[in-house]
Amino acid sequence: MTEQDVDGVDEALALVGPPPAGRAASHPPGHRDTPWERARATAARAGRATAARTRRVALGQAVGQVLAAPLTALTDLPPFDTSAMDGWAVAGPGPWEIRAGDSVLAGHAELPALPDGVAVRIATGARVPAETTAVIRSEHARAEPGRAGRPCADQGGGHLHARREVVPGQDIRPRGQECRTGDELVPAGTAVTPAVLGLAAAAGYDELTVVEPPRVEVLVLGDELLTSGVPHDGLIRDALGPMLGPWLRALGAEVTAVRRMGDDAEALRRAVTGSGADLVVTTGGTAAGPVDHVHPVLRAAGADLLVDGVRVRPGHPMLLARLTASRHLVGLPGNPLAAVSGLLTLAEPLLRGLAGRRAPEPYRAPLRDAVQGHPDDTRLVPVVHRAGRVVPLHFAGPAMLRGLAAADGLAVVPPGGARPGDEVEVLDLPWTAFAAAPPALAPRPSDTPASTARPTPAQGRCFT
Ligand SMILES: Nc1nc2c(c(=O)[nH]1)N[C@H]1C(S)=C(S)[C@@H](COP(=O)(O)OP(=O)(O)OC[C@H]3O[C@@H](n4cnc5c(N)ncnc54)[C@H](O)[C@@H]3O)O[C@H]1N2
Ligand code: MOO
Repeated sequence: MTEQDVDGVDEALALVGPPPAGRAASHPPGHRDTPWERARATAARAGRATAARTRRVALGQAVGQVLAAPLTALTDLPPFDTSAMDGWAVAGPGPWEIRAGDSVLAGHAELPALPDGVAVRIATGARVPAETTAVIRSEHARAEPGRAGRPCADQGGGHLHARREVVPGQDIRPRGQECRTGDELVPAGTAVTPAVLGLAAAAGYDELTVVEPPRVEVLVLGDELLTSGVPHDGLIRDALGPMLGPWLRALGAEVTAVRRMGDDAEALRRAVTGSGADLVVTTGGTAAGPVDHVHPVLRAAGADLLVDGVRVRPGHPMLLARLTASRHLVGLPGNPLAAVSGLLTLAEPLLRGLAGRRAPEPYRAPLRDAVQGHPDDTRLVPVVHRAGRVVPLHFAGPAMLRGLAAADGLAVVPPGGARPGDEVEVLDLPWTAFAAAPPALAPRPSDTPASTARPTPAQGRCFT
């Protein structure tokens, strides 16, 4: 690192030398140094191609999991014509004769059809009697007592007068307004949020079919790693063990173990081949140093290298291997920010596929400051969102976590770099709230009533 290079940029931009002798020859051509976008697509495809395990769980247990099947309505919603307001159900033109004693409450059995010229008291959420023309809110009606001595008009007959024009259908939520039985409410791959739970309950579900979270085992390699205390005598703290477990969980994985392995090729081979996890994540040992055992172990295990090196900085030695038809291994480089780069480039799309989750809509944001680029490789740079732009952070070298710890996401800087104002893709960190409105919730043109259409109370612009 140069004296000026406190951010680690020189190191992040370092060009790769020729591949170490003997390694390139052992892999088929075309696998090495995959472009960043293609590496992500390969990982996502590998995840999707692996059959997911599913299970049925009670609604209360489903939050945070992923729907294995579309949520289709088991009922019309509302299931019956419903009053949207407390007031009066009326039939035909007014004034209406108030039917003594009758009043319709939510949850009660259906009343007989309302004869023309009659009004009955009705509560919000109550089933509207057949032949009802409209519901009039209490504050928009005047009840005239029928006989002297009766305290309340609605208890003793009398007549109801509307204080304003009554539009047929007003304040009635028609059966099926939100959905019909069998309509798809949300697709498979949707994460079960509290809102999805509420919708599922409303639509008649007691249980949901969800994808079992993929099981992930983390193997932290390196004899130089301490698990406690301050670095000393050439030893450093393991920064990845504490970080990867919760990060992988945030990506929807069930982390079965985080094991510290040292630099022992045979122990690594046994751990990799003996693991029952859907995904083994290793850290360190991906390069070609004397104790970098990941490649030789994968060769010995007969693994198929789907991605072996990615044109991204930091993290270019990252790899993805298929161990068996249903088990994969992601090799993260040892430098901590390089490991995060590998996590987002390979592990995140793979896990998304394994967990049956849909890909988030990619989004771009303008850069506030210029970012120096690598001539050939993509760069992932920690950024924060500020006033609609993203600001690159300092201390973003491959071995540094200081920038990342303050970041909202990683900006994807194309080869050659980016200037202030250039729009770059941003990968949110799992704990960052959406900075941009999720496009899936933005209204589509077909959702918006045409400006020429006259809204009526029962359709179009609906406030009830
Ligand atoms: N001759 C070359 N050497 C290296 C190249 C290269 O292209 N040619 N690439 C460099 C890059 S870039 C990276 S990244 C690393 C990747 O190396 P490994 O994956 O083999 O990782 P290690 O050598 O085991 O460790 C690298 C570095 O990271 C520290 N480390 C490892 N694990 C942890 C941990 N759990 N917590 C904190 N720090 C960790 C380790 O002590 C090393 O300092 O290779 C370069 N070399
Ligand atoms: O710089 Mo390395 O790129 O740490 O992966």
